[in-house]
Amino acid sequence: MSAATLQDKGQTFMSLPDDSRYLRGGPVAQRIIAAVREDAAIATAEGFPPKLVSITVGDTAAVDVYVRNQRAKAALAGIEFEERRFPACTAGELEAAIHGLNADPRVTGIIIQRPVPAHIPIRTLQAAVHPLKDVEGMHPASIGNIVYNQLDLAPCTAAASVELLKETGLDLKGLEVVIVGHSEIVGKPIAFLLMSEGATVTVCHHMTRSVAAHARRADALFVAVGKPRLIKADMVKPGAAVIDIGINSEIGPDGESRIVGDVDTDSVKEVASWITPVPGGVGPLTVAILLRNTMVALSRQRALYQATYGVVDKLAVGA
Ligand SMILES: NC(=O)C1=CN([C@@H]2O[C@H](COP(=O)(O)OP(=O)(O)OC[C@H]3O[C@@H](n4cnc5c(N)ncnc54)[C@H](OP(=O)(O)O)[C@@H]3O)[C@@H](O)[C@H]2O)C=CC1
Ligand SMILES: Nc1nc(=O)c2c([nH]1)NC[C@@H]1CN(c3ccc(C(=O)N[C@@H](CCC(=O)O)C(=O)O)cc3)C=[N+]21
Repeated sequence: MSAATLQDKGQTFMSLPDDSRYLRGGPVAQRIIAAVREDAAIATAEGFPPKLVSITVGDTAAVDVYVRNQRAKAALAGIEFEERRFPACTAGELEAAIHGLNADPRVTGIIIQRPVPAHIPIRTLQAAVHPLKDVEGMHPASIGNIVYNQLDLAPCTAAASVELLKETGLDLKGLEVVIVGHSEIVGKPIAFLLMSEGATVTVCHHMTRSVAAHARRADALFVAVGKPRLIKADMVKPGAAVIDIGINSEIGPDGESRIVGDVDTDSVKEVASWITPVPGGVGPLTVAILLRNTMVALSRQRALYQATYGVVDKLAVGA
């Protein structure tokens, strides 16, 4: 299929019912999880069952949702999942726990849920995870790979967001992209992934003079800030693709707690050609990519195991 242009896709989609504007993560996630499930079954039969360990130190609504979905989707994919909670502990204790998991051959991947409490240096923890078990791509060595265009294991949310943009069929080469939010785990890696695809990227943050002025120029707008309804319709170019990464918990009109993104979806969907819903957009795909990354980590570990133990005849056994 040839890539659509913003204009022709935009006009076609603008005339369709609202629903067609939603870029849903579920179908893409299902495809990925089905493939992971096949790989995991083969690896398990060959004696290498994949296992993902989650470390939770802090406690936020977004982490709770993420961990709940990791557990559910890992079970679907045939990946063992273990959650370790450390409600009150020191950085040293956490590092020791991570070293233990690094050395445990039954553990394929380690994910440290963010945020962690202020007294714990998150970067030290991320650097303590062995790069071969770093399923989030947050170790300095892993995140460096995306600068070098080695993209097979990228930070999950960033990869999920870019994958959803690709679902639009837009040609990423030369596309004007604006990212609001520049965190290490979301905004910055999205910028690197999109630069690899040839997009022209602008990154906004809290010191940006006018987020609205930048956002209005964007063919594709990524938002990862953590503020409900930060992006309103008058900040979006007609026909744009809007990727809403925010996961915020708030009390709805019915008095129940609900999850909303960073974009005022109801008004923005009248202007945009594509918009990711929250829930149902980037979130489900993030979980699927975490599981896919776990299988990438497993195959790297198996390659190392094979290289180390595979060629017995070259060893001077008993000589
Ligand atoms: N769907 C998913 O899979 C995931 C969703 N999330 C969600 O995405 C959101 C962001 O997460 P994360 O990146 O970890 O958050 P951080 O708090 O680490 O980063 C937020 C970013 O937003 C910027 N920012 C703050 N206020 C403004 C503003 N008014 N205008 C422009 N930029 C601003 C900050 O800039 P500065 O640093 O300069 O202050 C910072 O770069 C959260 O809602 C989180 O729950 C996160 C990870 C995964
Ligand atoms: N090291 C680290 N990496 C992260 O990627 C990370 C993190 N820490 N801390 C918390 C945030 C938040 N996050 C979510 C991912 C998926 C859903 C998700 O599956 N959402 C679904 C389900 C919603 C529901 O079940 O209610 C949806 O949006 O449709 C939610 C939240 C990842 N984060």
